[in-house]
Amino acid sequence: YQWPSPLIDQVEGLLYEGRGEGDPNNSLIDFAGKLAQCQSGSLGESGAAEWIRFAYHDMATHNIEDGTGGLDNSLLLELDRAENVGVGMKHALADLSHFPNKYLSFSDVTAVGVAIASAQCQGPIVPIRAGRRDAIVAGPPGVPEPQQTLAEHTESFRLQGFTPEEMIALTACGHSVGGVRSNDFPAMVPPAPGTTADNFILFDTTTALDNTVVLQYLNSTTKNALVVDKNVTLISDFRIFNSDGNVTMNQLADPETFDQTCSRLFAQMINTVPAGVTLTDVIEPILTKVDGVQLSIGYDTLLLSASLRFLNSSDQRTVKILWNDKAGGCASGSCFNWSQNQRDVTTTLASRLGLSVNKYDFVAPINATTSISKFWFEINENDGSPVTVLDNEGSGYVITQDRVLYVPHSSTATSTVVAVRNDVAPSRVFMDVYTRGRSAIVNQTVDLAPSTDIESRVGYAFYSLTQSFTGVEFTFDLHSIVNGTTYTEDMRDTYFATNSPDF
Ligand code: HEM
Repeated sequence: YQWPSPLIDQVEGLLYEGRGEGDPNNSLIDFAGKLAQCQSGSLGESGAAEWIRFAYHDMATHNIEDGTGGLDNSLLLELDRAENVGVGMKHALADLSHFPNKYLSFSDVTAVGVAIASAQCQGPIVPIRAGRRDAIVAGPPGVPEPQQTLAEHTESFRLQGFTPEEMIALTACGHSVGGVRSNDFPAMVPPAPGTTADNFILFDTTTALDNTVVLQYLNSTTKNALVVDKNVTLISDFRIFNSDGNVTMNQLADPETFDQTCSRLFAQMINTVPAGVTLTDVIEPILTKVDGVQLSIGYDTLLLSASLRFLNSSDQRTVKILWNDKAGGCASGSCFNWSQNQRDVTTTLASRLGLSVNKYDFVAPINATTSISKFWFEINENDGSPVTVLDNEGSGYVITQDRVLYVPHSSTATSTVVAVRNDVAPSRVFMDVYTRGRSAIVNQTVDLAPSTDIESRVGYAFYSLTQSFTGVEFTFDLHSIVNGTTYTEDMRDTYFATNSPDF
């Protein structure tokens, strides 16, 4: 692992790092924070259940015989099918769609969502791999529906890659959270008494992703509509759960077996991908990770923002950032700075792994003339142990160019400001934008024009754009063409935009 590794960095970040950090304005982009309460709605709706069902319906059309389908985001193109009915699908889509970007596919976000959902609901830890690719056309139908026969379900799960016992267990794991809605299945769940409002029958009496659904099925106290509904055509859980004479359900009555089985089968579910897609190794928490790197412009210097993240916290640790100028030394005589603050960004998943994830933030002034070529860190635990150098195995974190820079503190969600070195005028300054809509990812290229209201300073002229893209935030690659050479800032994120000119 080297800094930076965009795909791994991002998936790892969604798993182990919160992004809300207590700021309500960030709640839309705080992935784990969206499921802060496992069960949240007034009817007992569970965002976690919605995310898990969403993932299952996406993968359930996999066909092991020809290698098509799997967790590939084709669900986005199949939501109008009866087999994918449900307001929960729309909720999950709205939740998840803020997170894909140039490196992170929608289907990777969906996969991580299963791990977060399980962790937030006291369920098992689900290992995550990355590298899924999003389908651009719908696949054939085939998600199991309640009115189908046991034979049809067994064949459907076989095509998905599951044995008859795994069909029982995975269905029990999925149906340990959430329930059945009257709006979606009016034949099974009547509207709330005296109204036409949505009604909800939960699969079991606990919010947790635990084996209560199994125990209540075995001791006949279950209210699971897919077990006890009067219309026996629709009681598919009943047919599935007892299809092996309750052998599997009895095994799942042991909480540890339930957890281990659900962890394994959830992982198999999200790692079922179309033939030809290769997933990464399991993404483990990264010991020390650099994040939020942004070279930008201050009043009379460049400013380097970055944070260094640890998996354990310490009251006495001090962290220093050091850099080389463009010539490879330190001509200005001062090329280091201390961290400004430390913040706790631990997710539930991370804390369940015993981690205390925290970030040290830096905003270091950099001489604009001598600039910067790379940076690294020194860590002093102040406990008598030697100072450690974190330098990416010698190469440091390389800053590849300073010709075109995003200026987040002058930018907002609706306007982007960038700075361009003004020793040579660029022939073009433009962005390749990647916006996240609810149903589609939009790529477009837009040009920026010289700013009429920000004066040049420290050797940079300013360019700006008032944008009309939708979405809470978007990402973009920023380019300038100077004397025929293109300089690029890779994947900037409007998450950085603070609109705080008095930084
Ligand atoms: C034969 C197999 C299955 C059938 C017929 C089936 C059917 C259903 C039905 C009818 C609902 C109610 C949905 C609604 O009211 O919107 C539901 C909910 C749910 N299903 Fe399944 N299911 C099956 C297997 C699975 C599997 C394998 C998983 C995941 C591992 C899963 C996960 C869920 C979850 C989490 C919910 C709750 C959703 C919510 O509360 O919003 N299901 N299922």
